[in-house]
Formats: sequence, structure tokens, C-alpha cells
Amino acid sequence: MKTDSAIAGFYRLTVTQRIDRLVEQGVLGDEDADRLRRGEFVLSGNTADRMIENVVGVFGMPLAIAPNFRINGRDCLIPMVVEEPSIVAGLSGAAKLARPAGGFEVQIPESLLIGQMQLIDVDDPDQAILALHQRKAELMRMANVMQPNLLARGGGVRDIEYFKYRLPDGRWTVVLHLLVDTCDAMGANLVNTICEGIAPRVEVLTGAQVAMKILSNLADRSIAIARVRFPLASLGDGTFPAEFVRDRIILATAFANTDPYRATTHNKGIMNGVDAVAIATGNDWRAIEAGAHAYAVRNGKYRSLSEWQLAENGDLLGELKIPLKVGVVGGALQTNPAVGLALKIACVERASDLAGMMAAVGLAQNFAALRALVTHGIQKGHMSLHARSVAAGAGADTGIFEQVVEGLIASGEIKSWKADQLIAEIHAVAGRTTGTKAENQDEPAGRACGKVILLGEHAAVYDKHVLAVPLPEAIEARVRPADGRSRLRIPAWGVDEPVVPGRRGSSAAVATVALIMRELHVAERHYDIEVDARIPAAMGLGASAAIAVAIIRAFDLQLGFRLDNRTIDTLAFECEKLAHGTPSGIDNNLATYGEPVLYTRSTASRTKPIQLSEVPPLVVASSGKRGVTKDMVAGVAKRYASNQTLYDTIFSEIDELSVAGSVALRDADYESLGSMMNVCHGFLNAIEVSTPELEKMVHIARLNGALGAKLTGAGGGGSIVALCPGRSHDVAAALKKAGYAIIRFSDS
Ligand SMILES: CC(C)(COP(=O)([O-])OP(=O)([O-])OC[C@H]1O[C@@H](n2cnc3c(N)ncnc32)[C@H](O)[C@@H]1OP(=O)([O-])[O-])[C@@H](O)C(=O)NCCC(=O)NCCSC(=O)C[C@@](C)(O)CC(=O)[O-]
Ligand SMILES: NC(=O)C1=CN([C@@H]2O[C@H](COP(=O)(O)OP(=O)(O)OC[C@H]3O[C@@H](n4cnc5c(N)ncnc54)[C@H](O)[C@@H]3O)[C@@H](O)[C@H]2O)C=CC1
Repeated sequence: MKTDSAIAGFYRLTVTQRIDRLVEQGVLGDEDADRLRRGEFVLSGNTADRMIENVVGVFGMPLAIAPNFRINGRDCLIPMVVEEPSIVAGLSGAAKLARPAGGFEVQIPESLLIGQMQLIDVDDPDQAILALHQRKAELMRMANVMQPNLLARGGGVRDIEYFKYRLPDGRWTVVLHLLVDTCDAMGANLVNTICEGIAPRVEVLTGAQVAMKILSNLADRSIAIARVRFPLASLGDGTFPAEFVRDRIILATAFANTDPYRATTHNKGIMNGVDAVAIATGNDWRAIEAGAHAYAVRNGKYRSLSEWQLAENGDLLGELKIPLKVGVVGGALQTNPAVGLALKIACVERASDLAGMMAAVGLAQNFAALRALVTHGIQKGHMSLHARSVAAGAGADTGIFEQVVEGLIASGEIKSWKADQLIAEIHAVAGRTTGTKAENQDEPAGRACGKVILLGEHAAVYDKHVLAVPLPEAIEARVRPADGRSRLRIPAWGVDEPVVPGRRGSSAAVATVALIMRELHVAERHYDIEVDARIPAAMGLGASAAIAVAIIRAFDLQLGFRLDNRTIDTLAFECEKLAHGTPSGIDNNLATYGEPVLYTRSTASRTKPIQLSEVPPLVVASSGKRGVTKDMVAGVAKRYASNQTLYDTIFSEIDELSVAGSVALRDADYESLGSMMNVCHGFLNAIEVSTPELEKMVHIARLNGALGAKLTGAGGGGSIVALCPGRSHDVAAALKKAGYAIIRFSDS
């Protein structure tokens, strides 16, 4: 069946629908489609181990298809393997625009690979060249005998060329170029074998030594040329007139030909497409890249590989010349099942067809980028598509993926912290609207507090005082017996994983559950553990300890152990060690007892709660950027080790602040407590645990009336706490407006 490559809205389909569509178009057979649906076109570990050395796994990349291409009058689909968003979209859009005027014309005038042999210790280079020239026919015969199959296919050595150069030390070197038609293989190994095979005869003929013998990747005897015409009328949109777009694209080529800094980016835009097809079809993209850039600088200055010109009738004409010595057989092509599929989709049987396709793709890709650059700017298309990979990276699952993407684009903050925040918000709303909590509310829940450190983080690890208050109702957990295996669900964090004894799982919370079950001697039984998290993970608010305490309590309720707080605190501390390495113990203390404390590691068991006369006016805001406590503590430890005296001084100062701060907190002396928090933040900045984002948040809080504001927890991301008597609302509103999530501190 002849392919019709014009597939409007291909990108709007689901993956399964796209596969179905390719079956309808006759591009894929039922068997290939089924294998694709089952994810079977992937290298196995065993095969990978036979391809390269020291294999430990297989690396995945997306395989996509760009529709709409017409090349030399034939419709084709382009297989692409690439990690960067907007490349496939740009290519498909450019091909769609080129189609009505006939699409792309491509030509490969010759396709020869150069095998280089370098002769050294040459007394008379002209004499050596003459000797070789006289025996050229003999050398060519000898070379061709070495590759009988190639000869039988109509390939072989077509010619030999000679060059002489003076080396920097003044000696002569003679270089031979064997021009080899490698048929449908790239030909690197074929040519290298030939060069090595005839080297001894070349030495005999010249009396010189052959130093190097290998192909050249400057494949300028295999230039692929692609041309395209964009009718003027097709170029404009509601905002930019067609002439403007055309003239600016022409100007962009002139700019690239003038300035190598621009030319490099311009050519990168071309290689976006060329490399993606090279990878999909199993070709050596390092060879292609090296050749393309060397060709771009062939006249002594690095220039654009493409040219855009004005046609006589006012249309836009584009041309790309690029060295492309690619293969559809040989190399590692047959080993990777995805390559065979890609070649089938591309419907190319000859290496020259593939080279032509890649040239057309390079030219189309260049057009897409230039058109975007000279009109709306690259970010409009690119960043909105980039939002998809940010959402995927943040773990947005299928059900909420599009919602997260839309939220990212609408916010203008296409960043992972924003995605985390949106996911948490969506899950929180889902939790409320689906009534998850209401359905379960009759079951007994284990509860635990989060913590907000007012003064003393990090110093606490060095047994200094730390002042902290609980973050109420942070976590609730419910445990019920299950059939099959145990499972942990924390909908607000997107966690839904089996708990397998002895296996860590991908989330730290799973490891926590496994440890708790082992310590409570129920590892062999099966439970569903459902956690309702009101605070975000890894934001410096003691979520991991709170999860541990809530789950221990839920097991306690379920199994009737009647554990006392001390036992719960001790077990939660073990969980904290698992999560954070060297915790100070403050988090599990707050999670278990839920009371404000002035705490030190060594006197943990004798810590007395601070009696407060009122709830302190605190605002807690999360930066949305995860802070990894273990790494932050380790970083401080490293700096402590190399500058102990200075760090001891800082920690002693913090210690004093915490002790004095506990009195100010008890007496509701917020002026004093606020300034101590500000000073403590300065120290935390000094020990390098703050970030620009946290500084910005602290600044916003102070600007809007906070008496004191500081990072809270381990830093490196995470959260801030601000003390704002009478101004809590203003401070929370300003932080919220700047895009930060506010964590409810009290029920008021
Ligand atoms: C993104 C577009 C195409 C939108 O462009 P648009 O004009 O808004 O697109 P449209 O909505 O009119 O759709 C036109 C066609 O584009 C395709 N298309 C449209 N949207 C999608 C999508 N989501 N997924 C897949 N395909 C898409 C699709 O084929 C569609 O046809 P339809 O299916 O509707 O009949 C445009 O803005 C564009 O081409 N941007 C440039 C993208 C680009 O070049 N990215 C490369 C990465 S940046 C870089 O690395 C290179 C650079 C920039 O540095 C090089 C240089 O400096 O020269
Ligand atoms: N500097 C470079 O670029 C270098 C690249 N390479 C690697 O070499 C590999 C490519 O080497 P090749 O010689 O292409 O592959 P290859 O070594 O597998 O040789 C091609 C094979 O395919 C057979 N064949 C079957 N049908 C053919 C057809 N229609 N036309 C031509 N040959 C046909 C040939 O007989 C030959 O055995 C790539 O993986 C590349 O990474 C290796 C050394 C250096």
C-alpha cells in the first residue's frame, strides 16, 4: 500500500491510537503493531551486552514519527529518536507547510566513502605519488579482491587520489584517498579493512611507511542535497506578514554566514532532525556530526549548512548540502529491533534514500526553527511542549498529566518545583472531592505532627539546642489487612507502590513501612496502608518522621499493641536514620509528642515541652523545590571538617539563639524572637544551606511585615517560616502571589 503521510492531528491521538492509525495507513502490520503496543521493540539486556562493553542496563529514548513529508514526490513518515521536546512538532509543521508545493526534492550525486592512508618517512613525495599512480589499477584490484561481496553488489573502490602536505616539523607526508562505493552500508569497517589490507603493498611501492589507515568522517564525497520551495502565501500568520517571515529567514542565513556563533546554533537546529533520524535508524551520529561541522567550515570559516533565498516569483527557496554517509545494513543496525522497525516505517531500502530523507529532515527542521525564531520566538512553541517533559519528570501520572501541563503553561513557570506543587494541589483537591477521607473516616487513624524549626537547624546535628514547634494534623495513616501483598498509598504525593520485605522500593516511604513492619514482626503479613498527607514531602517540615509515626500508630491501633510514645519515638528515629543518615532526632520527637520543644540530641529523653499561652503567628511557605536532608547534612559536615573552629563558633551562636528564643517564644515576645530568626537565617546562609529561591521568599516575607523570616529545616530547597504578628494574612498572600504554596500552620 502507498503511504499517505498527511496525517492531521496525529499528535492529538493517544499512543495506542497512533499505532492503530499506522496500521490503517498500511505502515505497520498487525504483528509489528502488537509488538509495539507491548513495548517489545526494545533491546534486551543480553543483546546489549553483546553490543558494547561493560553493559549494566539498557537506556530508553522516545521513538516518534513525523508525518506530512513528501520527498521526491513520494509520501513518507519520518522515524525519530530524540529527547528534546518540540523537534518532532516543528518538523511535522514544516513538512505540512511544504507539502502543497510538492514537498522536498533530494539528490545524492555520489556516495563514496574516503579511506585515508598516511605515508611518513617520505623522501620525495612527488616520486612516491608517481609510483602509486603508476600502480593505481593494481592497488584498486587488490582492494576489491578483499571485499568480494561488495564487488558483487556493484560497490568497490572507484578511484584513488593523492595529496602531499608538510607536517609542522617540516617533514613531508603523503596521503592517499581510496574512494569506495560501499553500497548500502555506511562502510567504516569495510573501508578500514581495505586500507589495512593494501598498506603493505603501498609501503613496498613507495619505500615509505604507512602510519595511519582509516576512513575519513569528512564525507564530502557523499553530499546529500535537499531543496524546498515555500509559497510566499504559506509563510505568514495573523500577526506576521508573509514577506516579513520570508525576508527574516533569508536574513537569518546571512547572519549565520557572517557570525560563527550564530552559525553553530543554526546548524544545531539542522542536526536536531538529522541526528534524531540517525539514531532511530541505528546510524553513527558521531560520524555524521563530525562530518557536518567539518564541512560547514570547509572554506576556512564556519558557516550555515543551509541557504535560504528569494525565488523569482517571491517564494522562499531553501537548500541544504550536508555530508551523509549512512547505512541501512551493517554496523549495529541488525542488532537493535527498534532500528528494523524504524527503517520499515521510513520505508527506505537504499542508503541513498535514507541520506536524502535525512537531508530533507535537516532542511525542514531548520525552517521550523527559523520561522519560530523570526516570528513568535522559540520559547512559545518549545516551552509549551517542554512543559510536557517537566510534568512527566515530576511524576504526573496519566490521569492528571494534561492538567499539570496546562497548569505549568498558564503559570509561565515551566519548572519542576511548580509541577510538584501542581501535582500536590490536584491530589489534595482529588482527595477532598472523591471523599477518600470521608469514606475511611470511621476507621481508626494514626496521626502525627510535622515540625517547624524556629531556631537551630544543622547546629542540632552537633548536639546544640534547636527550637521547634509542631505542625498540627500533618499526617493521618490507616492500616487494614489485605489479600496478596502489602501496598502503600499516599495519594497527595503520587505514591502507590507495593511493599516487599527486603526491597527498598522507589519511594523512601516504602522503605519506612518495610522497616516498621519488620520491627513490629508483621513483615510476613499483608496490609493496605493509606496515608493522607497534608504537608509536602522533602520540604523541611518533618514529613518523613510524621509518616513514620502515623503509620506506627495505625499499626498499633490495628493490632492492639498499645505502644507508648517512647517506643514510637524510638522506632520513628530508626526510620529517620534510614531516610536521612544522621538525623538529630527532633523530627520524630515533634511528630510523636506534638509539642513545642527546646531540644538537644544528647538530652532528647529529658526534653520538656514549652508551655505556650497562644498559637504563635507563623506563616510557613514551601518553595516547591525538594531539599534532600541527607545531602545537606553531609555538605555541612564536609565544610565543618575543613573549618571546624569557624563552624564551632557559628554553631555556638546558634545554640545561644535557640535557648534565648525559647524564652521569647514562651513569653510571646515576638520582636525578640523575630530578630533571632533573622540572625539565625544569616548563619544558615553562611553555612551554605540557603538557596536564591529561599532568599527571595524570606525577602518577600520581611517586605510584607514579617518580624522574622528564615529557612526552616535542612535547606537546599524546602520551606521558610515567617513570624508575622498581625500580618500573617499579608505575608501569606504575597508569598502565594509569588507562586509559593502556603502550609496551614494552625486551625485558626
Ligand atoms: C511547535 C510548532 C510546530 C507550533 O507551530 P504552530 O504553527 O502553532 O502549529 P499548528 O498548531 O498550526 O500546527 C501545524 C502542524 O504542526 C504540527 N504540530 C503542532 N503542534 C504539535 C504538537 N504539539 N505535537 C506534534 N506536532 C505538532 C502538526 O503537524 C500540525 O499539523 P496538524 O496535525 O494540526 O495538521 C512551532 O512553534 C515550531 O515549529 N516551533 C519551533 C520548534 C523547534 O524548532 N524546536 C527545536 C528546539 S529549539 C533548538 O534546539 C534549535 C534552535 C532554535 O536553537 C535552532 C536555531 O537557533 O536555529
Ligand atoms: N570513524 C568512524 O566513523 C568509524 C565508525 N565505525 C563503525 O562502523 C560501523 C559501520 O561499518 P560498516 O562497514 O558499514 O558495517 P559492517 O562492518 O557491518 O559492514 C557492512 C556489511 O554488510 C554487508 N552487506 C550486506 N548487504 C549490503 C549492501 N547492500 N551494501 C553494502 N554492504 C552490505 C557487507 O558485506 C558487510 O559485511 C558503524 O557502526 C560505525 O559506528 C567503525 C570505525 C570507525
